[in-house]
Amino acid sequence: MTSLIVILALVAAAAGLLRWRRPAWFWLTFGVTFAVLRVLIRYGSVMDACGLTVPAARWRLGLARMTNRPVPGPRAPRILRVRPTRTGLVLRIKLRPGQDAFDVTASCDRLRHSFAMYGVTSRELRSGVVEVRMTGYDVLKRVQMPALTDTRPMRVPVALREDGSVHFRDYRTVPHALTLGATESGKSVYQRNLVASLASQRVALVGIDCKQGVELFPLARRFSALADNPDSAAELLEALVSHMEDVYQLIRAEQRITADVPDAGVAADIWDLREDLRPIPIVVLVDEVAELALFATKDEEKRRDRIITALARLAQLGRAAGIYLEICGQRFGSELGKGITMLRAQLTGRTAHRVNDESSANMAFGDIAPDAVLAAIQIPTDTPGVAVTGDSTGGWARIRAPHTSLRQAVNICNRHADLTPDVPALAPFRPALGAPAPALVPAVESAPAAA
Ligand SMILES: Nc1ncnc2c1ncn2[C@@H]1O[C@H](COP(=O)(O)OP(=O)(O)OP(=O)(O)O)[C@@H](O)[C@H]1O
Repeated sequence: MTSLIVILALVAAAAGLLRWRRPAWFWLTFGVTFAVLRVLIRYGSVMDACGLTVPAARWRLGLARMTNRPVPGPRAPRILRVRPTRTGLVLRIKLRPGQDAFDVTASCDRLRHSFAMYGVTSRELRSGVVEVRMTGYDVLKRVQMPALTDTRPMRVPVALREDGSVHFRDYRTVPHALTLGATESGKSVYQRNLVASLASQRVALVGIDCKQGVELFPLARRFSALADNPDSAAELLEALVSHMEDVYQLIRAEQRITADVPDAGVAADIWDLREDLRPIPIVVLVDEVAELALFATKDEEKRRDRIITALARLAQLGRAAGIYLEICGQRFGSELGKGITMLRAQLTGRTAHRVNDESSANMAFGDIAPDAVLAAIQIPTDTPGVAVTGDSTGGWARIRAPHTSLRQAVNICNRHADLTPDVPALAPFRPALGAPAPALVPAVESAPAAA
């Protein structure tokens, strides 16, 4: 009883000392400082316990023997830099001779327990230098993006990674991407975040929303072209292909290759053109892609072939013309017919939200990062928005986009409506803006009213 009273008194004294009602930033700074100190104080012993030390160099042992000093102990990787972050800290360490980056990666779980952190990940920065990222709590539970991110043209933040870093969608390095996920897994919210992040950039947004336009049409003010059914999607994609051919002609005309033009002056894509000549880059967002590939009649089959051919041509040739594909769906495999796997092979960026079976995860990662397949099927149903993302380098990470409601995305798109460019080739598909059409009341009484 006495000890309980003493503990309560101590807690009360500490609370009074620290004045319990401090702002959130105070507790955040306090927590991060505490975590940094804990890691630095325990660094040597933890690295030793995790098998990440090497014996002292022979010359040190010899010197100690000659000078009659204590024998030097094992040596842990040298800390090059400690950077506290909002979610934990980042250590940059220099490996000792005989160690490799895989040793650190293999010990991440042990380091996590020893340093009492929520998550520890590592990656090799260059030969002998490894970055160890530690997070103090589950950053994917309630995603809060940092206020300032390194946004650049055609590179936008879309989600947070589990190591606390920001996940960017960089169209210049990964031009086309595929996002898969079961129903209610968070694909639309991910795509909404993408639109909201791109809205403030100099880019034309083109949308094909096979859910009758419910996801993308509310964002119409920031879209240069929209299609809500497979017929208009086929025409829109063909218009994009002819726009792409025009852009190629422009690049060709600007190359002006003669014997005396230096190499640096030869344009190979729109980014090499002078700014006043450069066509606007276009991001094409396709929601529920499988709807475009399904058919029941001969005519629908012809339309499907036109759509898949146009998409495959855009995926193959679009990058240089500044046309980038962002394809979203529940499944995207060979069962959707010919041309699908060829198209999928062109989609470098892969993101899989929760999937119901291994074959769906394989459609995203089977051909690029087999480890990620297991991670994708382990995503629990109660965390919509959590996804596994990878690219053709074989690396992957768990991410979650911030929860952006449709209203928030609409507000952002409306705010940037003046940035919506006119692309003459896509003029027939420009969404008509005006008073909303009266909602159709469904015949079935129990059905919900149209959105
Ligand atoms: N990042 C997120 N954080 C929190 N909740 C999320 C997140 N992403 C999605 N959700 C929630 O999960 C639910 C389903 O999301 P969403 O509509 O994006 O799924 P979907 O995969 O597009 O589903 P469907 O294929 O049926 O349209 C929504 O209620 C949404 O609020």
